[in-house]
Amino acid sequence: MLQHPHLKYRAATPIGLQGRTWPDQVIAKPPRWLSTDLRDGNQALPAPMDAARKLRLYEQLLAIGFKEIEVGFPASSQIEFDFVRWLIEQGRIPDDVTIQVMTPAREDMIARTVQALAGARRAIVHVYNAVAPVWRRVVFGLNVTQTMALIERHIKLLKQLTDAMPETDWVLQYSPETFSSAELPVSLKACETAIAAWGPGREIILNLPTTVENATPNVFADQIEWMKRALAAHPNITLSVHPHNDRGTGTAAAELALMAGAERVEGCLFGNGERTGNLDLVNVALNLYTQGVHPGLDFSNIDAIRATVEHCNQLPVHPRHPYVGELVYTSFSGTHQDAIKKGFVSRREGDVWEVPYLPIDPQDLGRSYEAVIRVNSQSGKGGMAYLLERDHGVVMTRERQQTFSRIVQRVMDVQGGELSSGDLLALYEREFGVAACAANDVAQAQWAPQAA
Ligand SMILES: CC(=O)SCCNC(=O)CCNC(=O)[C@H](O)C(C)(C)COP(=O)(O)OP(=O)(O)OC[C@H]1O[C@@H](n2cnc3c(N)ncnc32)[C@H](O)[C@@H]1OP(=O)(O)O
Ligand SMILES: CC(C)C(=O)C(=O)O
Repeated sequence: MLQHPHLKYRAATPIGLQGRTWPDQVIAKPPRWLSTDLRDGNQALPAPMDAARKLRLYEQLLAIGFKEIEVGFPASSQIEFDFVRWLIEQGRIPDDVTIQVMTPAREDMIARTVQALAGARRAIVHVYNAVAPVWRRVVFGLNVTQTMALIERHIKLLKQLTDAMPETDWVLQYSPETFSSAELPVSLKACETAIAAWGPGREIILNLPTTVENATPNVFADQIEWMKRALAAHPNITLSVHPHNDRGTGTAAAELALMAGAERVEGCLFGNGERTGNLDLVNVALNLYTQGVHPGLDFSNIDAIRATVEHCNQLPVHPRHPYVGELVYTSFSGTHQDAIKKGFVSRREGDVWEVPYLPIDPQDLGRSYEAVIRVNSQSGKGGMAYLLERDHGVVMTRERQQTFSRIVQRVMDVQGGELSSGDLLALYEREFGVAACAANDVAQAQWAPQAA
């Protein structure tokens, strides 16, 4: 690493928004959700989904309750084109669900995209082009005026093509790509150009991405509030955000953006997507839920959803991933276990959820309490007592708990790893029931764990 990174990397410029209101806002209702698992998620996979995997994930998204789903990039490949055709021709789009597809601002691709959507009841066509300085200079070789001309020409073409197909209710989504690293007046001009070319008064979603996250989330919130104010005079606009997670702050960026006035968020289940991923929609939805706001999405069986996503993406979900990871409701450490045990004991039917160290009731997501406490060398008496009582009906005095805890500690110090609840019972019986041996001898004993 460099001793002087400022010679190579530039800090993001703060917005300095005057009178910002977002810090005092509370998110009291869910946004409109757009799943881009089948597009942005898919384009980032080592092995993009075949039709069968796409269909399985699409059905899972419907079952969760998504009403807007970006189903692909039909001009990119035959699989993508055919998938969209198949959904439409086979009547697989419920009446309350709208599909969205993406196209770059290229004439041939816009035409092919519209062709893919023929016969849809309602469709969102998502047009994007980059507007940030580096992309203008390095990727497109266009100045700002030429960039605006590119937007105008392609959206007018889209309007012309879709006007000829009035049986579909067409919505334009325009994304000034790399919004987060573009000058705000340029992004605004790009959005206003898109609005004018599409036709004022027609439904349009302006989707503002942190294509590559490059600043702390408060900067993004300022950018969103700035745009919200600047676009206030335009009717029929939905302000949407599309965070990525390069700095690990995609969720924070989305939440602050909602506080700043965004009405819709795009992302993927469990944060799949380009590089470090798209915004994790499950994370934002369940964060809302733990604040007492129903997200309008159903994750009652989160493990089954994870299995589907892992199958379709052919990528694992990390054991520590928020809300869904295998270990996120498990505590090994003694003082945490003690507090959780006391939390469960003190709970009464109908109480507000207040179990220490558990921000959500695992049962609400279809998880059991089975794995909440697991024992290793970091555990204490409270956790062991909890497992023996819950699984085997063994109730210990406080003194017995202290003695047994020391025994377990010694075994774990010698053996390492973890003791299952069955192992714990066998050890307990050996010590106190079957053939008790002195606590001090245990470290030397050849303790053989039973199979879990
Ligand atoms: C931020 C995002 O996620 S945007 C979505 C990106 N998704 C994908 O790229 C997945 C699907 N993509 C594809 O299948 C292909 O890239 C295609 C079919 C779109 C294009 O393929 P190709 O014609 O071979 O071009 P290629 O992939 O090399 O892309 C680069 C070209 O696209 C241009 N381009 C990039 N973005 C855009 C855009 N939004 N609008 C118009 N042109 C664009 C580049 O300037 C470059 O043009 P040049 O060749 O004249 O220099
Ligand atoms: C919204 C589109 C252009 C996108 O995928 C991105 O910017 O990350």
